[in-house]
Amino acid sequence: MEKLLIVDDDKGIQKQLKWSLSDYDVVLAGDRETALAAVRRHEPKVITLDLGLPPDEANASEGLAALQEILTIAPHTKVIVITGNDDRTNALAAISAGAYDFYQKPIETDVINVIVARAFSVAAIEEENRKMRAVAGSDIGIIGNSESIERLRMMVKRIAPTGITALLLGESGTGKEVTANAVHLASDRKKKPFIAINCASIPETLLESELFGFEKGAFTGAHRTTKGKIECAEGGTLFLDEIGDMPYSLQAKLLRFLQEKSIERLGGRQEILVDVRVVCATNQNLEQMVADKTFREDLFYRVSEITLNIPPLRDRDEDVIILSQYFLQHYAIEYKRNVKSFSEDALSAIKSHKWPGNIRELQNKVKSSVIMTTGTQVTAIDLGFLEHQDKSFELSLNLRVVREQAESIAIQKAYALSEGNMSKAADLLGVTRPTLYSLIEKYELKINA
Ligand SMILES: Nc1ncnc2c1ncn2[C@@H]1O[C@H](COP(=O)(O)OP(=O)(O)OP(=O)(O)O)[C@@H](O)[C@H]1O
Repeated sequence: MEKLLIVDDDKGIQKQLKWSLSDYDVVLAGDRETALAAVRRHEPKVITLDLGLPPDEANASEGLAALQEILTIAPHTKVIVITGNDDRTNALAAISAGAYDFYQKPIETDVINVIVARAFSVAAIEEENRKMRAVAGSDIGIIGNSESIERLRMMVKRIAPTGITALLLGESGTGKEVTANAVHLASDRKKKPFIAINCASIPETLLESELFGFEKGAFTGAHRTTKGKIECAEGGTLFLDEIGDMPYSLQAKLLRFLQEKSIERLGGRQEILVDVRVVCATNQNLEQMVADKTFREDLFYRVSEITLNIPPLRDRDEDVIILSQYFLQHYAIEYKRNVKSFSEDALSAIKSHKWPGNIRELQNKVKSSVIMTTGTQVTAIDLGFLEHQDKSFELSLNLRVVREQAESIAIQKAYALSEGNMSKAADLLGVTRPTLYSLIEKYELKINA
């Protein structure tokens, strides 16, 4: 039941309103102070407020003061001001002070119910919109509302226009590339390319040509002159992921590029001027690598003009729900599924799960659940939180029951993992497609097969 605060000093009216608005969990207050305490304690989304409160029952000064204070501590609350039937002036003063609506006595049950219900639904829509705006995280794509992510977003926005070389530190899957891209999007380079290259995933021998490009005939197989990633990022941003894996032999060349803003293609003699902003990332201890002489000190200082730490997901619980909601919307659009939200049990399972630092586990779970669910809501089972299965599964000693339930879970899991592809799911389960269909029918699984 929704909490509704009724502020009125007249016990008779309190009673009448409470009775009329019996669909709500009503909290009563008779004066400004009690009303404010109730707002803090119960956080009602809707309040009815009589303007004639003690000690100024005959006028509206106390009611208007209460309105102002309520909106200061809870600005999104919908306050419906209740006035005497000839008190339009104060009603309008209350509206211009931020009240949502006004209602003139006498109380009519039908009418007040319509007004209050509409206030709750406007409050819910506005809340949803606020959440969506937070999910959109911003124009720069870093989702999250934890303090550390807010700080990261703020730093990204500050450094983006400066051209300073940032070093992003964080475990795998914590959002280093997302952050590098945010630096790009928040800069005036955003209309030019953002190019990411993972120094660890490209063999040492290829990395140089990949970055700097090559001239025709530079080596066997160099049939035509080819631009490297640096040139391709002209005007934009180059993200060098796993910079700690940059071979020592290439580090001097990279440093020259960073200092001189010019490059030479492999086999080339000509200096090519480039205008590229560089963002680097690593999860290695570069300072230790400098001490061990596996990373050049001059390069280290050049790439780490500013360092941004990206905290692992396990240290920012507040972001888990908002990221889940973001992924749900994202994959619902990508896979054209009419999935709108998480069920209550899904939300509590997400909240209580121990997430690792890497965001990908959360992302994959939400992705497969969006594909998996048959309704508009993702449930805990869709997310693969099997402990939310029917309790009889844990308790049953009947082997047939145990086997059937295990089979039905395995089918749902395979279906999720294969992203709804029945042939793949059948392969994973080691059965034929017709067998899979008959098992789905047998267990009455809600799968869009
Ligand atoms: N703050 C965030 N907002 C939205 N999506 C995020 C965020 N952080 C991470 N992700 C998502 O999580 C996944 C991993 O993020 P990303 O690739 O940026 O991490 P990474 O630290 O660069 O990983 P790796 O070290 O493995 O390269 C991506 O799919 C990304 O979209």
